Amino acid sequence: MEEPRGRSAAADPMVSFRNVTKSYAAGNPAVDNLTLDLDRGAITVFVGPSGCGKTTSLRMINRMVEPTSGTVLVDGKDIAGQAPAKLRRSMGYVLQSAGLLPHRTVLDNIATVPRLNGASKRETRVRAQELLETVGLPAALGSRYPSQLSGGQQQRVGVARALAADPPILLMDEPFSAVDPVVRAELQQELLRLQQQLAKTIVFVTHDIDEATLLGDKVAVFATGGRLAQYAPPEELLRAPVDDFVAGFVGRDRGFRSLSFREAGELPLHSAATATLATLGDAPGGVWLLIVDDGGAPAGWLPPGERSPDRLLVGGSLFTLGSSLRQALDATLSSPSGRGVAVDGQGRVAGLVDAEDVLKRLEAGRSG
Ligand SMILES: Nc1ncnc2c1ncn2[C@@H]1O[C@H](COP(=O)(O)OP(=O)(O)OP(=O)(O)O)[C@@H](O)[C@H]1O
Repeated sequence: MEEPRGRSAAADPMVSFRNVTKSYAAGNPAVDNLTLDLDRGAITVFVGPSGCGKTTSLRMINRMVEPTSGTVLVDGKDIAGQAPAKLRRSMGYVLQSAGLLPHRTVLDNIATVPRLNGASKRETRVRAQELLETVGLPAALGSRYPSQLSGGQQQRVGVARALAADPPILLMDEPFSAVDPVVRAELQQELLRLQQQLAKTIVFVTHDIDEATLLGDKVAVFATGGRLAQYAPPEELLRAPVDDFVAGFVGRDRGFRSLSFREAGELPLHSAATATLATLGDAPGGVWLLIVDDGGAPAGWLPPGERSPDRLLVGGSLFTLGSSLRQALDATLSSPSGRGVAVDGQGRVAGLVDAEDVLKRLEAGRSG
């Protein structure tokens, strides 16, 4: 049975740091006494300002960096006794610059690790073709060289290559930070979609708190000096930062951001005056009228006193029952009538939501 995201068995972590310290030179450690369990099948994000030890921590998982003291366990086993090359092949690794080999085609790049693991050429090419599709790239790109791809396409190939040997763990070090914001948003959504299918244990490094809260089932906030400041699911981080450093890092607008994580299930639903265009003549005149189609889906609003179909006001986002408080607030703010339209799972009008009620819920959440 599939575990819901973020609820993997905490008692059986995939990666554990036990009192891990790394000092490159005498003096300030890059990572200071890190103890942390990373959930199996979940995305854990390491976030924090530049130089706080995120990359160093990530690289201690595949022994690209050796701890000065402490233990790193993968799947319950101390990695200090494991051969680094073999360990690395059991983990996908995606870097900021996709790090593709320039003189090899896209397909050959993707096939690199499976070939090293001894898979046949034919087998790996078939798998590489499948992976191109998995990461949303057309098959025709397979015969191109990396320089003939856009930055976003190169990152997708980087992800495909990391997935090629089907490793249980993916290490991703600022994988999307070199592409423009639009492509970055696409890549983030793509990663979430992929993760729903693949349920890998992903460790993702970023210095962008928005990316961290979007992608992470849990987020580890590192502070300068390689100290772990807080480790929590995103909603908890936004709602209850443990200290001023974390509060400052997650930002002032965190209350609004945290709405995205709050379910709005208990919001009161107000009744709506509705009509179809065919029954418009029988509708009351002095109220905002919500026009619905024959299937009961919202089509637009008519202001009080306006009953001509030409005056239909369309637009405004919808609030799907059971979704977030943020979606409810967006629906109320974008609705021409001032009340947001709530729809059920089939897209039929279920009632109206009121901004006042959303704000009351928000206040209740703060004091609770
Ligand atoms: N190979 C190295 N030799 C010496 N010092 C290093 C080395 N790698 C990293 N450091 C130092 O260790 C500290 C942590 O670096 P690390 O790259 O882990 O931080 P980071 O949080 O990933 O930073 P960024 O977001 O800038 O990538 C920094 O002070 C850095 O200068």
